[in-house]
Amino acid sequence: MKIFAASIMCADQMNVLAEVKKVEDSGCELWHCDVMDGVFVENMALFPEWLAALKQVTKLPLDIHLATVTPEKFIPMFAKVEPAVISFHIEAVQDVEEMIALIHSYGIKAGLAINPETPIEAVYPYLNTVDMLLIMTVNPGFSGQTIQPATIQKIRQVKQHLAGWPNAPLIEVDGNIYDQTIQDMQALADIYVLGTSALFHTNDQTSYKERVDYLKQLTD
Ligand SMILES: O=C(CO)[C@H](O)[C@H](O)COP(=O)(O)O
Repeated sequence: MKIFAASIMCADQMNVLAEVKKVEDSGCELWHCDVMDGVFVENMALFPEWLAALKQVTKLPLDIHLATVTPEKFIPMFAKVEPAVISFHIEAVQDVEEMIALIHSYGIKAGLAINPETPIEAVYPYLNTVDMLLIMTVNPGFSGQTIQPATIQKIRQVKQHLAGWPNAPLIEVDGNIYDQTIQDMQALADIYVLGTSALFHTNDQTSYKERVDYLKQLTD
C-alpha cells in the first residue's frame, strides 16, 4: 500500500479546518506543504507561522517542499515547525550534500526535489544520503497543470536504478496526480501528492475518503 499526501495549498483556504478534518478522515497520511518564494517559482505560498498553526490542528505529519532559492535560509525557519521531512531543489544549490546534512542536523528527514527538465542522473550521487526523492511531474509553482509525460520515464529509470538497494529513498511524485496518471506510473512511486486533480476543488460529489480509497487500490 502506498502513501498519499494531501497538498495543503490546494485546499479551500477559507475553510481550512473543515478541510483538515476531511483529509484526516480520508486515509491520506501526510500534508504536502509547498513553500514558494516568488523567485525559484513565479508564485508565493506558505510561511512558517501558517504551517506552525496547521501543525497545532492536525495529527498528520508535514512534508515540506521548498520550491525556493537559498534553501539554506529557509531550512532553519521551517525546521522550527518540526516537519517529518523537508525537500529542497537540486537546481537551487551548489552543494547538495551540505543541504542534506543541514536538514539532518535538525533530526528531520531530507528530500531532494527535481524539476521535469533536469535529467534524473543528476540525483544519482545523492541517493545514498537522501531519505526521499521528490520527482516533480509538472513545473512547480501552480496547481492544475497537465503532467509532463516524459517524467514517467524518469520515475521508471530511477526505480530501476534503485532496484535491490536495501535503504533506497522513497519516491514521491507531485503534479497532476489522479486516476489515469497513477495507473500510468504503474505503482512505481511510494508517495503520491493529491492536489486539485484528484482531491480538492473537483466537481466530484464523493467524499475524500471514497476518492482516496479508490486511488489507493490503483496503486496496489
Ligand atoms: O506541486 C504543486 C504546485 O506546484 C501542488 O502540490 C500541486 O498543485 C499538486 O496538485 P495538482 O497538480 O493536482 O493541482
